[in-house]
Amino acid sequence: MAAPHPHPIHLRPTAELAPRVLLPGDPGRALQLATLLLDAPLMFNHHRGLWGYSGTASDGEPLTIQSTGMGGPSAAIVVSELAMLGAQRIVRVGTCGSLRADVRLGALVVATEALAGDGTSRALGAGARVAPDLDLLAALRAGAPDAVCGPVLTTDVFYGGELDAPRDAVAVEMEAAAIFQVAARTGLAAGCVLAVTDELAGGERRRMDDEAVEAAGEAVGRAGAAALLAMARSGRPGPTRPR
Ligand SMILES: O=P(O)(O)O[C@H]1O[C@H](CO)[C@@H](O)[C@H]1O
Ligand SMILES: O=c1cc[nH]c(=O)[nH]1
Repeated sequence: MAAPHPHPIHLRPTAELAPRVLLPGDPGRALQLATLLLDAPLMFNHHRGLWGYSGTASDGEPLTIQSTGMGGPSAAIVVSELAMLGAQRIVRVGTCGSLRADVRLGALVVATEALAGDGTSRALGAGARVAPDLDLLAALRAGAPDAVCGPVLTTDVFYGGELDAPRDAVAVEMEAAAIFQVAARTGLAAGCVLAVTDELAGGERRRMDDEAVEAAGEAVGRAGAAALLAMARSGRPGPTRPR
């Protein structure tokens, strides 16, 4: 029987990892945000097309931006390996579909919890709802006062299938529950802020054009970075979860 692998198998770091990490799903958004938010970005990972970048944020401290790919299985691998490599705080900066008629295209959504409609978080022991780190949640709320705050449904399916959304779900996406659950298991502090790129409440999908998706990606990336920078200023040591 082979011994446990001592190094991450899927992330192959080619630069230093910062203790704080932004996690877009889309590798293209990782590049976009690295260009916007980092001085002197270096490629952190390109293995498996999971582009990641490390550089210096506006507070002079390191920040890594690492894509998770789409869906819980890929996101869980990336977060597990970031934990092995020494990450401490992570914020998913993603896109989502709004489930509420009053939450329109371009709105930001801060996840107060992830509703575990996915297989990955459940396979890793999640119950119906998975909590983020409470200090990161507070920092995300403070940094994005216009954001809608509420539960976000994580699902495995983008096309087809019936969405079995609890009544309080604000939006749907595909990684938050797995990210929160892996973070809870590995001692990371995790948060999640999303931009609404699709309206689903009417039963039909209404999606932004690509230019608007890029602008939404910038907005959500800036909100996530602001929270991580605020946490660094606060000097808070570690993860805080509900008991
Ligand atoms: O834009 P990202 O962060 O990838 O997030 C959302 O977009 C993808 C589906 O289009 C899924 O990954 C979903 O969670
Ligand atoms: O409808 C959507 C939009 C973005 N991401 C999703 O998972 N679903």
